[in-house]
Amino acid sequence: MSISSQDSSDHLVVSSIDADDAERWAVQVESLSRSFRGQPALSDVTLQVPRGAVFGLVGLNGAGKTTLIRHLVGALRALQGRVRVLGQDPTLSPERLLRRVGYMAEDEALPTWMLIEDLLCWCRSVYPDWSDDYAAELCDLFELSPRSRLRSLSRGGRARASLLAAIGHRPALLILDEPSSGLDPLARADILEAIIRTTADEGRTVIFSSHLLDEIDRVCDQIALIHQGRVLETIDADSLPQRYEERCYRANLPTPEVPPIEHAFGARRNGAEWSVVVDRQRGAGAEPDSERWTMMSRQPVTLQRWFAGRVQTPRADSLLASTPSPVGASSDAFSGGQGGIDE
Ligand SMILES: Nc1ncnc2c1ncn2[C@@H]1O[C@H](COP(=O)(O)OP(=O)(O)OP(=O)(O)O)[C@@H](O)[C@H]1O
Repeated sequence: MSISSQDSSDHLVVSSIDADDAERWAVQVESLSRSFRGQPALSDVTLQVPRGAVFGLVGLNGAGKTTLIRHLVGALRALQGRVRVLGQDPTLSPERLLRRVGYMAEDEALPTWMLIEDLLCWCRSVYPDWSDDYAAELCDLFELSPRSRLRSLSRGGRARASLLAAIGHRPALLILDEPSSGLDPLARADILEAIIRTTADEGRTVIFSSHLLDEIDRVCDQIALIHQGRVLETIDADSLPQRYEERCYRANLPTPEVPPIEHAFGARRNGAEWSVVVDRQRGAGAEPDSERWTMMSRQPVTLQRWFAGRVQTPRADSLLASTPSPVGASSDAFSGGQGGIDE
């Protein structure tokens, strides 16, 4: 990636970043690190989001997703590393950038004393490309009345208003930080996913952070898994089942050991049976000793299983190995603290 540093006196939108790169990538993050009070929240994060993609960010609570997003919208300055959004450093001339970006924050930041019509008026004044017709359409779709006061709306109603404010100017880049948290399942399926797909179909880019892996699975082209401030992996959603498979083995002899397979992770035990996720590219021929292990099944991995395996601590496998459970007992090695993850 060729992000080069920008002259501090240069406040132009076009930075010294390679013009082709800026055409190709909506977002480029290079070696971004961030700590709060000495505690790392992001460590050496590098990723690129292609223009026109729906890009999912997944990770456990506290993984660093919101901290990354706050760098993208210029709320945090990159102290270590570099960030470019639509070819621009988001902290230089942020008002110009934010006209082209729609952002729905995780925590509702709407001025609740406003009526919906006040909010629309405010958006119109901020976004030169704000479309009253489109906003009226969205109000109908979201069942929002212009005379409703934001304070009087349900949490889901405020989430819809927040989404309305984020998309009414048809931004080149839409960033949604856990937009589903206030929306009921129907609103998620009927409204949110439709908006995400429409945005991408129009060649615009969506970055979407969610704990709802089924939703990520349905809408995202690419997925980055962030864990403890690091990007563990970025993968095309379509290639996940080709790249990884879940294999189940039965232990033929009493053993506390995880099946020894290279390039496998995320071991889970259920009595004498073990399930592991295997990287098919790197561990294609890897099989454990057939005297000791019988393969019971192999199948393409699901997003949920890949995620759970990836965030499982290596310690979990060794803990399992040192505490054999009796036949028939179940022991799930997923000890990553899965708060909020649908599985
Ligand atoms: N302003 C801040 N001051 C201190 N610590 C912070 C601040 N912002 C984030 N952190 C810490 O940074 C880490 C990453 O938090 P972040 O909110 O980015 O995670 P997340 O992946 O968005 O989590 P969640 O899924 O729970 O929203 C956490 O340990 C959090 O406590």
